[in-house]
Amino acid sequence: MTSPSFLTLNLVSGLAGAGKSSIARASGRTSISLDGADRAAVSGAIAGTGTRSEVMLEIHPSAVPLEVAVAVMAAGGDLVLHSEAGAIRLGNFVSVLDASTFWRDIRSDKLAPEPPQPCATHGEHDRTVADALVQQIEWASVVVINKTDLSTAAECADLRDFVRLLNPSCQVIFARHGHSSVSAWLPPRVDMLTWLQQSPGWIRQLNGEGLLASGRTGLGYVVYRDPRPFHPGRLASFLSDTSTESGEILRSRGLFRLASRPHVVGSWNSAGPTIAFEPTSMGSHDPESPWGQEIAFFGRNLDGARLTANLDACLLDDREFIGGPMEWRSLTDPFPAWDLNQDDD
Ligand SMILES: Nc1nc2c(ncn2[C@@H]2O[C@H](COP(=O)(O)OP(=O)(O)OP(=O)(O)O)[C@@H](O)[C@H]2O)c(=O)[nH]1
Repeated sequence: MTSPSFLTLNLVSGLAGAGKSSIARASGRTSISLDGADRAAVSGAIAGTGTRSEVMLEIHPSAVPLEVAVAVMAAGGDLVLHSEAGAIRLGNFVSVLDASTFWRDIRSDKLAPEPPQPCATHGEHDRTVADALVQQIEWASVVVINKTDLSTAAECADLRDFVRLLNPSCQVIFARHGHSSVSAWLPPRVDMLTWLQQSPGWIRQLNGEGLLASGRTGLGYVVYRDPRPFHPGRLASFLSDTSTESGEILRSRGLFRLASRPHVVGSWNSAGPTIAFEPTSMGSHDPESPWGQEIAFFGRNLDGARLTANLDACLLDDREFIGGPMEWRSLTDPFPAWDLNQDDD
């Protein structure tokens, strides 16, 4: 009996010029660029891998690593037909960060580069550079902080601490021109997809894991919970206030409810200066669905008491709350309408 052979695909993400190719070269791995995130793009990219047992798939800066991984698994059947490897397996999810530009990029509201070809998983292109960066960190098993020669040791350590805040489970490696001074990547996990889905710091904070944050450079987190819904007008004023009295929020993620849309559980998602609200598919009365707010904030010099007080002021007060959902619906709501029938299209 012959032992099964595998083609291991490491998914590599990073903004343009972060050092993805340098890392492939330094580690002696073949690198293939993946222009889309759909099954056809994945099958096409892998068709030429020949007898190699491991390659690095460079995903587009605007693609979400986890979505690409799902496409890779879906394309797995086709790939077995095209490649000489016996089966496809996911390797590490590697995110490459440019230490010299990271803090500028995470604070940017610029759009990430347009994907070169439209495909289902990209949808309408509205991903910002900051959003791309946080997704790349949160869905990584290995984060390589590259171009350390262009930053001070303190800046590199600060970036490492921020990465650990957003993704406490990943392996963090420092590199120059893709060459790491420390260890090699840890071997990929067998249950990589399941494991990654529990990795992001915001999921772990909301699950109550209470992870310790580094206080050295002021990086930290605040978890906000309250069973009451937000008043839409007061929440909009809070979001438009650019003062940093309660610290600098660099990332926030969670679930929330607007009083004017009482039966929809909303997704709260901010990266750098940009925030996006979307409806979730969670049922209003599901035991898993929060009644009000469950949001994890990550940033620098966060003043938990002040941030909590500011958010409390956005909730319905006692008099408004007693009015009930019929009255709440008539509150002026400045946020864009949600398409609640997306899945029915
Ligand atoms: N100073 C410095 N330059 C680096 C380092 N790593 C890569 N570079 C340079 O940065 C540029 C981009 O590096 P690549 O490895 O091609 O980056 P990439 O992410 O593959 O770039 P794209 O494929 O264009 O997205 C090249 O000119 C590299 O020589 C590093 O650690 N330090």
